[in-house]
Amino acid sequence: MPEDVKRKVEVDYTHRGYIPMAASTDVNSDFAKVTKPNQSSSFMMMREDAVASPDIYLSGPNKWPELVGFRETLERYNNEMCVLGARMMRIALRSLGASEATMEMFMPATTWLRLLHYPPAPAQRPDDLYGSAPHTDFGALTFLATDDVGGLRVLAADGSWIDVPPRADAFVVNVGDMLHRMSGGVLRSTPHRVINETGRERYSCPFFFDPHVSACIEPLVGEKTTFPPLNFGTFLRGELEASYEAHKPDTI
Ligand SMILES: O=C(O)CCC(=O)C(=O)O
Ligand SMILES: [Fe+2]
Repeated sequence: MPEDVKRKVEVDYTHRGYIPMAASTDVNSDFAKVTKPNQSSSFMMMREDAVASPDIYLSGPNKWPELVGFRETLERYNNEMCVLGARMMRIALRSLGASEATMEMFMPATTWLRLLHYPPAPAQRPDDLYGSAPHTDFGALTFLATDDVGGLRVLAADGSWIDVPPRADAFVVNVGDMLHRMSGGVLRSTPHRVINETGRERYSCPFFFDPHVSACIEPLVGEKTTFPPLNFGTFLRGELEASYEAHKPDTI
């Protein structure tokens, strides 16, 4: 699809639509000094709300490109992933000894379905030029489907980056920062990054299942002092404003 057609549905403060190449820089990364923007372009679908309500951060309708069957296909995949996300979240919460009522934090959930394209990295790649710079996911659970190109690595406890070989029959499941906090640090939010050094185009499709923006995030059981209560919406706003031009207060 030509760039100018994609730009008709370019991402705005509701974070839905086309995210052009190099539109985000992970300046908040705790794992690397990141100055260069992520070398990817993508399409973002979030929860479908009738309107963008000023009282609910990141609410709004999705933005659809003029492409026959695109919306229907994504909506079908998204519906299935919302069901899977809720099931896995319930299991995670149960494993932490949290009450059933904790699930209310995810009603409705903040969901993000992203279709990502990473072009091949240049042959002379600067050390700090990433497809996706070292980061942790900021929500609760991520379900990542990728093609067979590879390039995803996770940070091991000893500081080395371990390759995550692609598998056609499985999702890579990541714990995000909010589930890390809710679990009191028992479930770790794993740092990861993408460098596409294969010379091939790489495609991936993460689905993020996160709390509602109004949720207060704190350890669900045990000692709470290490992770003071945090409002998910406020946290998200800080992250997105820091990383995306479309979220800077003077752009909105
Ligand atoms: O493309 C990938 O394999 C990872 C993407 C990712 O980490 C993210 O979107 O948060
Ligand atoms: Fe990620």
